[in-house]
Amino acid sequence: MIEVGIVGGTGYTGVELLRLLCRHADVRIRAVTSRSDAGKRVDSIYPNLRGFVDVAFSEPDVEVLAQCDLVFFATPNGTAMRMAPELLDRGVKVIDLAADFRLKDAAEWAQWYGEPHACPELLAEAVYGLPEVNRAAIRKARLVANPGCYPTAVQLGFLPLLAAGLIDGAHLVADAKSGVSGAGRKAEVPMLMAEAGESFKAYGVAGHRHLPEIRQGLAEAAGAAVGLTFVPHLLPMIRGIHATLYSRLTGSPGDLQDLFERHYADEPFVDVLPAGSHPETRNVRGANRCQIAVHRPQGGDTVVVLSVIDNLVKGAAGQAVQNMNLMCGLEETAGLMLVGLSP
Ligand SMILES: NC(=O)C1=CN([C@@H]2O[C@H](COP(=O)(O)OP(=O)(O)OC[C@H]3O[C@@H](n4cnc5c(N)ncnc54)[C@H](OP(=O)(O)O)[C@@H]3O)[C@@H](O)[C@H]2O)C=CC1
Ligand SMILES: CC(=O)N[C@@H](CCC(=O)OP(=O)(O)O)C(=O)O
Repeated sequence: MIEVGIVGGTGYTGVELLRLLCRHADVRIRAVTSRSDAGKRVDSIYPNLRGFVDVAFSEPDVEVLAQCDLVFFATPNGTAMRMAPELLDRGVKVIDLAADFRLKDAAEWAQWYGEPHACPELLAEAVYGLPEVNRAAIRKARLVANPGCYPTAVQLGFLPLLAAGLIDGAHLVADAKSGVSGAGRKAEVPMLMAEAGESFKAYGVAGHRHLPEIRQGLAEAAGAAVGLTFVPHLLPMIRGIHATLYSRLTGSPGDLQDLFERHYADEPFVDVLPAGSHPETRNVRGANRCQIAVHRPQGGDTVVVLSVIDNLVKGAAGQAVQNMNLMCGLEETAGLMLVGLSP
């Protein structure tokens, strides 16, 4: 049995971790933290977990967390980097769902996250937890940086094309849309139903903090720096990300459908849809799955890739459980063979 702790168990990704882990045959949930709800039973805040999770929220105490085999941080950026070093020293594996360990360059991290990194010495060791790229390294890792939600959808869509050297990496465009749960559970006026409902807008056009993360991953796949325009949008729905990705072919590409199908043939959580498909966010709701379709409109030199995920599952908690399975020598798919909800 793997004993796990969750720091930030009242947030949306924290409760999604609880939903997945409480039915995982190899896991015991030992500690779940919340500073504001410490002392309350988890199922008193989330009644959907009644009969499945029998613990109370506690304060985030390193002494308690150090008794776990693995700790998930489902906390705001800048939290895990203050606790992870001590947990790692005490032999605990760490998966951070936030961005503290995603960027390799501490100066770039400080630029985008607005404070100096608290433990830059760990950035080289941290493994970027996108299993479709880094599976072997994740298996050996003690510190995994779980990717952001937009970066998961965007990278999985562009990777086959960049790895095959078929597109102009200097001019990539990612037009991405997220549901409001992407912003977390904290109260914020722009996320009120009366503000976000029946409306649709872009944000972060000048520069979103996922830009350097996506660029870093795509550059690794391309073997050279990439140029990316990334524009996120807020959709009036709760879960889901839809990324529409545009790139320019540099030569004769052959059969793109076949390329994508072969690239992801052995991936349990990436589903390349039949030619001509238009993936929908609702078909991956609740599932640890990315559905992808590749198009070449009018046979021209622009490739359009459509990529959808549930931001809370393949974009956060599900991917974190996938990483935990790999780090702990379990079957990668354990606890994750979830079918999306319909409708
Ligand atoms: N929502 C999403 O779709 C995705 C989110 N992420 C990332 O995952 C992380 C969590 O996101 P999300 O669940 O949406 O966030 P929420 O705002 O919903 O929840 C944050 C949680 O962290 C706890 N917390 C806040 N500050 C601290 C602190 N200083 N120390 C310890 N615990 C703290 C909160 O509880 P309390 O204050 O009571 O302690 C709460 O349980 C974020 O970094 C987010 O960017 C990544 C991918 C997707
Ligand atoms: C809709 C919405 O607000 N989405 C969030 C993405 C949150 C996220 O998952 O990003 P990190 O894990 O990198 O913090 C945003 O754009 O900030």
